[in-house]
Amino acid sequence: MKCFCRSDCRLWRPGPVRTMSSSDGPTAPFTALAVSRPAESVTHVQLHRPAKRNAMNKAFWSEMVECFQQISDDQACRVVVISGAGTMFTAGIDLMDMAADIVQPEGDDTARIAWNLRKLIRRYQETFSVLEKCPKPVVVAVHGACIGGGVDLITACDIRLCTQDAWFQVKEVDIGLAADVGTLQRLPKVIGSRSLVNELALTARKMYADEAKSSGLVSRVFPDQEAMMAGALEMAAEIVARSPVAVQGTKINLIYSRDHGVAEGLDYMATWNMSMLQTQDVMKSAQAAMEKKSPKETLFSKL
Ligand SMILES: CCC/C=C/C=C/C(=O)SCCNC(=O)CCNC(=O)[C@H](O)C(C)(C)COP(=O)(O)OP(=O)(O)OC[C@H]1O[C@@H](n2cnc3c(N)ncnc32)[C@H](O)[C@@H]1OP(=O)(O)O
Repeated sequence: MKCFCRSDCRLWRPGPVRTMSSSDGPTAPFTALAVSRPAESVTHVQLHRPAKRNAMNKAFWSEMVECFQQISDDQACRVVVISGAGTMFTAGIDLMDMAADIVQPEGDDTARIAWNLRKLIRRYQETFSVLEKCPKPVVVAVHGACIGGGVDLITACDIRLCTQDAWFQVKEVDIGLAADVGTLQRLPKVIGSRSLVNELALTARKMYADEAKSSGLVSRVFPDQEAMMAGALEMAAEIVARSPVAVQGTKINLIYSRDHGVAEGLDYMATWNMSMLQTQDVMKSAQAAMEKKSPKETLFSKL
């Protein structure tokens, strides 16, 4: 199977799910995810149930949280790439594995059932909120279908790429649900047109790659998966080359500004940088720029 980046890399290739040593990133024995380190400081998290079209089963919902909590604390990781194994990105929630939780929630009476259901939904929401809480940028690479929970997932990522054959579907209304794990909150902040968001969420119509690009859901469309993964890793290398203090501060402040007014955002930024401007990375980066060196030639301490 082809490698999507440098010849000396250790990129994941389709095969059995691997667990990694601590220097390679998250270590849990994941069953729904495959985690690898394809290049220095890059963690690749792959949705890995190809025979089930990467449908999001119970294991998936908790493994994502565990995986991204580990990545957040992993100084050897500066950027994450997410992709899907097999013929598509994901078929969304696993309708077989998850049905009991949603359709027959536990509890002795209405209040207790409702209470338990609320806790459950909050827990499922965390599965994608961890992507935003992770200070390392998350690039998601979508090929084929991205259905239901897949849209919840990608809207919590920082950069979205797709292949020409990709399509996106806010499918929840088709299965009698109002999407409840992020799409309705984040998609309107990703796509400029409120009307388009409403149309997609209310009709569950498929949106194909060209419209995803023109509407701003993705920033780049690649001819195929191989080109997309090479592009994702190139982009990851650009991010890795920059100061982690600058990169992580940028992600955190971009998300803060999305959720707050300009004045509050500026205030938060000033408070942020009153510490972070004191980093040695500013002097190192400025010196490299003066010497017309590429950021790739500058070494930054781990963060
Ligand atoms: C509180 C939590 C909130 C979260 C909410 C999230 C909601 C959602 O995600 S709504 C969307 C739910 N998903 C769907 O409705 C998609 C259903 N699947 C399909 O339409 C097709 O399978 C698909 C177009 C994705 C792929 O078609 P293809 O012909 O390529 O494959 P199939 O032969 O249909 O499927 C292959 C095997 O995968 C299993 N599978 C596919 N999707 C799911 C799924 N969502 N859940 C469980 N299993 C799925 C399918 O049963 C086949 O398995 P097997 O028969 O054992 O080979």
